[in-house]
Amino acid sequence: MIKIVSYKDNKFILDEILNNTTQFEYDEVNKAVIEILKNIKENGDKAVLEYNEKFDGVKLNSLQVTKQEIDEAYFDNISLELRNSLELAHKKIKEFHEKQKRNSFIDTNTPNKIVGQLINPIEKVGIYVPGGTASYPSTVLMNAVPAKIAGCKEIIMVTPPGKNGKVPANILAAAKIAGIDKIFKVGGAQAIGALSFGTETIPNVYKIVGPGNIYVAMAKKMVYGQIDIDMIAGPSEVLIIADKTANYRYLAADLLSQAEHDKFATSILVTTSEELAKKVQKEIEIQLNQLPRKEIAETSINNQGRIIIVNDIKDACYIANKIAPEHLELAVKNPFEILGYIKNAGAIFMGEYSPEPLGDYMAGPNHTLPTSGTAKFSSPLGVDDFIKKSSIIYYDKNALKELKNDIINIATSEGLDAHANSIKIRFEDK
Ligand SMILES: NC(=O)c1ccc[n+]([C@@H]2O[C@H](COP(=O)([O-])OP(=O)(O)OC[C@H]3O[C@@H](n4cnc5c(N)ncnc54)[C@H](O)[C@@H]3O)[C@@H](O)[C@H]2O)c1
Ligand SMILES: N[C@H](CO)Cc1c[nH]c[nH+]1
Ligand SMILES: [Zn+2]
Repeated sequence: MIKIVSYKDNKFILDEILNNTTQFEYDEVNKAVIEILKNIKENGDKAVLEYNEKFDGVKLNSLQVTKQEIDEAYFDNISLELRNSLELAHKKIKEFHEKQKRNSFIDTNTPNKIVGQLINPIEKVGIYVPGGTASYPSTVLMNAVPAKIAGCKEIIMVTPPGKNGKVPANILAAAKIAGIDKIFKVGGAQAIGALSFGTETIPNVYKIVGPGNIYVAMAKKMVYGQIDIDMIAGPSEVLIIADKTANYRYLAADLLSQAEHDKFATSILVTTSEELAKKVQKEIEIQLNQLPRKEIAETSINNQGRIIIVNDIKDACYIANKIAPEHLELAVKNPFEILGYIKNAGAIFMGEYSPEPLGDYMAGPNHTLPTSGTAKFSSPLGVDDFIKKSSIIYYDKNALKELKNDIINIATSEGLDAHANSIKIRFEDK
C-alpha cells in the first residue's frame, strides 16, 4: 500500500526520496556493463549474437530488420486503428518539434567583418528503443522525429530482438512512419556498445539517444566522451500536486500510469488535503487489482510511492522543485496560478484533463525527459539534441588592424608569444 506521510511531522521525507537510489546493485551492474562493452568492442557481431541469446533468449542469424519485415508490420500486422493513431501522433509530434528548428545566422552589421553561427545536423545518430518489459512505438516517434527535423543523414535504431526474434510490429510500423529503415535487433548495454564502437553489421554513430533500463543507462554513461549522449533517462517518475478539488480516482490512475512502467518507477502525490490522501490510497489498491502489470506497479508503489501531506501549495511547489520530477501534474483549482512557482520539472501537466499519458503519446512535446532530479539542469529531448553549432569568423585587414594591439596585449600577458606573433606578422613590412 502507498505510504502517507506528513511533511510537517517528517521533514526528512524529502531526503529519503532524494536519496532513494539504493535499489540498484550499482557495483554489480557496473561490472557487468564494463564486461559487455569490452566484449562488443573486441568481438563485434559475434558478441552481440551471444548476448541476444543470453539476455533475450533468442538465437538470430541476422541482426538487421529487413525492409519487407518493416512493410509487413505497417501494412499487415497492425490494425488500421492503431496505424491511424500512430500517424496522428507522428503529425502532432512533428508539428511541435518543427517549432524548435534553429537557423544559422551571420551578423553583417559592419562592412569589414562578419561573425556568425552555422547550424549543422549531427550526421550519424543512434536511437535506443526499449523493449524489455513493454514495447514503445511512441518512443520510436519521440526519438526519431526531432532527428529527422534536424536533418540527421543516418539514423540507426536499435531495440531488443523481441520474442522469437521478431521486433514487435507496432515498433516497426512506427519506425516506418518516422522514416527509419536501418533497424538492428539488439538491446541493453550491448546495443550501446555496438553503436559506439560499430560492429561488422551495425554502424557506429556520433550520438546515442533514448531511454532504457539500468544496463542501458550505465552503458550510455560509460561511452559518453567517446560519443555524445542525450541524457540518462532512468525509470519513469510522476509527482502530482493536488488540492482538495482534485478527483481522487484520476489521481490514483495517474500515479499508477507511471508505476506500471518499471518496479523502480516513482509515483508521488503531494496534497493539502488529508481526506483526499486517504481516498487516493484506497483507490490505488482497487485500481491496482485491475492491471495486467499489477506486479510491477505494486512493487513500484510500495517501495517508491508516497503521499505527502503539506500545509499549503507553496510547500508542495518547494517539494516538487527539490525532487525535480520527470512529470509534474498540477491537479489544483487554477494550475496557471501556481505555474510561476515551478522551476524544476521535465514536463508540466496543467489541470484535470491534461493527464500524463496525454504527453506520453499525443500532445506533441517529447516524452523523453530528464529523470532522477536532472530536470534541475537538463531539458526534454528535442531538435537541439540532434544539431551542433560552428562559429564563423571573417575579418578583413582593416578590421583586424583595429583590434591588433588589444589581441597582442592579452596574448603577451598569457605568455603566448606565438599567438601575438600570428597577429603581428600580418602587419610587418617584408
Ligand atoms: N523516459 C522515457 O521516455 C521512457 C520511455 C519508455 C520507457 N522508459 C523506461 O525505459 C525502461 C525500459 O526498460 P526495459 O527493461 O523494459 O527495456 P530495455 O530495452 O531498456 O532493456 C532490455 C534489455 O536489457 C538487457 N538486460 C536484461 N537483463 C539483463 C541482465 N541481467 N544483464 C545484462 N543485460 C540485461 C537485455 O539485453 C534486454 O534486451 C523502463 O525503466 C521504462 O520506464 C522510459
Ligand atoms: N512515460 C514514459 C516516460 O517516462 C514514456 C512512455 C512511453 N509509453 C508510455 N509512456
Ligand atoms: Zn508512460
